[in-house]
Amino acid sequence: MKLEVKGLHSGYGKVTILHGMNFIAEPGEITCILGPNGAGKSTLMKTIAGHLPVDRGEITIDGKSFTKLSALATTRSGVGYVPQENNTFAEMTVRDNLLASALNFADTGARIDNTYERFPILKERSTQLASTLSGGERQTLAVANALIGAPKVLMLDEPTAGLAPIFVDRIVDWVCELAQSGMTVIWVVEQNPEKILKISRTTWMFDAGRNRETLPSADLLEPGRLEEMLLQAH
Ligand SMILES: Nc1ncnc2c1ncn2[C@@H]1O[C@H](COP(=O)(O)OP(=O)(O)OP(=O)(O)O)[C@@H](O)[C@H]1O
Repeated sequence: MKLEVKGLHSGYGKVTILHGMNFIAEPGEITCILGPNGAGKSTLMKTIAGHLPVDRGEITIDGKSFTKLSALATTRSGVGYVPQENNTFAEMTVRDNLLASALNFADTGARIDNTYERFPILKERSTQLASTLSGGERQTLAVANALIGAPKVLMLDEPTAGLAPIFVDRIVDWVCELAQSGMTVIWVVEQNPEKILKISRTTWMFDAGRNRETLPSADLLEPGRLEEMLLQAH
C-alpha cells in the first residue's frame, strides 16, 4: 500500500511541530526518515498512526483518507507502529502483551502461534514480564506486537537504538524479508544508519518540522555524505 502525506501540520496541543510536511512510502520498499534531534520524526510517526490529531493536510493510503482515523481504526486498517519508547506493556507477560495486540483481530490464538513460530525467543519468554526482558528481546516483542495484525504498512521508530549488533542484524533481516513480501516499511533511522540505508531505496530528511531533502538512500552511503547532511541541519 502506498502511504502519502501532504502538507501535514500537527503537534501537541497549541504547539505546532510539523509545518506542512510531505512524505511518500511505496509498497515493497524500506523508506528511511532521517533528521537531527527534534526534527519531528517521531511526531510524524505518531500523527500517521492516529496518536496525534492532524491540524491541516492529509494522510492517504492507496488513495483512501487516513487523516481523521483514530489509533485503533488505523491499526485495524493495516498500519503497524513500533514507537520509540513505551512500546510494550512493561508489567504484563510476553504472552499477555501479544494477546493485547491480537485482541483487535479474530483468530487471536492462531496469530499468537504464528508469532511464536516466527520469534521462538518470545515463546521461551512467554510467561516473563516485559520489564524483565533484555533490550533486544523487548524490541523483538515490540516488533512482534506490531506484526501480529499482519499490517500492510509497518512504521518503526528507531527500532535498533541501543541494541547489540546481533539483534540489529536480526531486525534488519526480518524487515528486509517483510519488504520483499510487499510490505511498506518506514524506518526512522538514528543508530546504525549504514545497515539500514543499504537496504532502503529512498531517504526523506526533515529538519525543524519541515522537509529538507529527499534522496536515494545509496547517496548517503558515499563517504562523508551522511555527516555533511546532518551537520548542515541545525
Ligand atoms: N509530548 C510532547 N509535548 C510537547 N512537545 C513535544 C512532545 N513530544 C515531542 N515534543 C517536541 O516536538 C519536537 C519534535 O520532537 P520529535 O520527538 O518528533 O523529534 P524527533 O525528530 O523524533 O527527535 P529525536 O531524534 O530526538 O527522537 C521537539 O521539539 C520536542 O520537544
